[in-house]
Parts: sequence; structure tokens; C-alpha cells
Amino acid sequence: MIRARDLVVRYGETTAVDGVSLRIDDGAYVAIVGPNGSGKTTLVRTFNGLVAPDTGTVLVDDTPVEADLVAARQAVGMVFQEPRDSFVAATVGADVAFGPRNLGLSQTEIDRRVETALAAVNLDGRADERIDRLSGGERERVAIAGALAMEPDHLVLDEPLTGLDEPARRAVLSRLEALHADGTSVIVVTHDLRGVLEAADRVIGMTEGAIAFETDAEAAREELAALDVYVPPETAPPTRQSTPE
Ligand SMILES: Nc1ncnc2c1ncn2[C@@H]1O[C@H](COP(=O)(O)OP(=O)(O)OP(=O)(O)O)[C@@H](O)[C@H]1O
Repeated sequence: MIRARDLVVRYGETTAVDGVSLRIDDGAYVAIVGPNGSGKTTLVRTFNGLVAPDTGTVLVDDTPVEADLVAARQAVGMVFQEPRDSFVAATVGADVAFGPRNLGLSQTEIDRRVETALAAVNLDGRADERIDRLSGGERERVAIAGALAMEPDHLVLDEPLTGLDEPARRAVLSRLEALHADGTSVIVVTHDLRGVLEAADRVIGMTEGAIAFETDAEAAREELAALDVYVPPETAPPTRQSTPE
């Protein structure tokens, strides 16, 4: 469980997060939405200590993040806005292995984790491929696999759908739904709510660093319109069977 209490984060004169308290239960699927600059990225980066709050605390499984950064980073996996910038190796397998290797795990355990993580994003057997030859959607899925190889309880994705074409977007969403179904909690920061509203069990709307609303996805439609966030028409959620991979 992730719990934030009275979080404030400032960058100089700018207050990016202004008194946020929230709770994200294990196994949740939460969408965080809001206008540009409303503090979404800053907020989620406090969940594993990438950003330290000026005041307030974040607890991951009842331990303050700053008290055990290593534990927080293992429990809360983070997939960044531009995965292209976060790859550390040339090939898929080497990149996904990087995190587990840094944990000092045995080669057998690293291999197991890489294999499991690639399978979870439908990239089985692609470990030797070069990342720069992959499509945008495949690269996003490698980034997700990299986070999964740390076996996190929570997976935070910051704008995972930006720049993806329709089949790639549906493939990523489908993978997230499968992970959620397997018990990982999924926290998605996104402007693109197509397919997300249908899947999320909770939507948190932010404006000016604060939580403007927190509701289930159905009630979120009205709130989102008031926030001037584009609300897609209701569609059937992507399914594992019908989604192109
Ligand atoms: N490293 C930084 N240094 C200074 N100001 C920052 C920094 N990061 C964010 N900010 C400012 O903090 C505020 C919140 O930014 P943040 O990126 O958290 O919002 P966001 O809702 O994720 O925005 P976007 O949707 O554009 O990514 C903005 O005013 C932003 O300009």
C-alpha cells in the first residue's frame, strides 16, 4: 500500500504538489489525470523517493520512503515518460536484466526474472533484439518489462501511451490490464484516457498541485469535463483475446 500524507513539493517559487494525501491499495488500478503542470509527475515521483517532499510523508507498506529507499524502489516500479531516455543497454534482454543485476541476484534468478518480465509484456523470445530496431509500442513494453523485473507490488507509468499508434496503445493497455489481473497495482499518469477509464477502478484528478477529485471511473467523466480534460466516449475495454500484440 502507498500512503501519502500532507505532501508538499516545491521547486523554488513553484509549489508543484500542494498538500496531497492519498492511499493506493495493493492491487488497485488508478488513473491520475489533470492539466499540464498540475503536479502529476512530481506526485508519483515521491512514491519511490525520486522526488523528496518538502513536507509530509509517503509510506510504502507502512515504511516511510526515506527510511528505506531501496525497499521503496523495489516495491514501486517506475516507467518514465520518455522510455527512450531510460534504456541502459542495446538489447532487450540486457536492458531488462540491468535492475535485477544491480540487486546482486544470481544469474539463474536474473534469467528467470528477465524471462518472466518479457513474457508478461508479450515479448517472449525477443531478448537478443536491439532496442533501437523496435517500434514505439515495443519499446514501451521493454520499459515496462524492465520495471517488472524488479518484481514490484506497484507499477507507476508516466504517460505510457504518448506517441503510440492505436495497435501499440491497445497492446500496452492490454498488458497493464493483465498485470492488474495478476495482482500488481497499476498507477497510470495520462492525458489519454481512451481505454484507461474503462480499466481503472479509481480516477484521481489534479489541479494546481492538489487533488480536485477522487472517484470511480464512471463518476469521473463529469469531473473530467469540468477540469477541461478530454473525455473519450465509452468503448468496450481492450481484451487480451482481441488486442493485436
Ligand atoms: N525539476 C523542476 N524544476 C522546476 N520546476 C519544476 C520541475 N519539475 C516540475 N516543475 C514545475 O512543477 C509544476 C508541476 O509539474 P509536473 O511535471 O509535476 O506536472 P504534470 O501535471 O506532470 O505536468 P505535465 O502533464 O506537463 O507533465 C509545474 O509548474 C512545473 O513547471
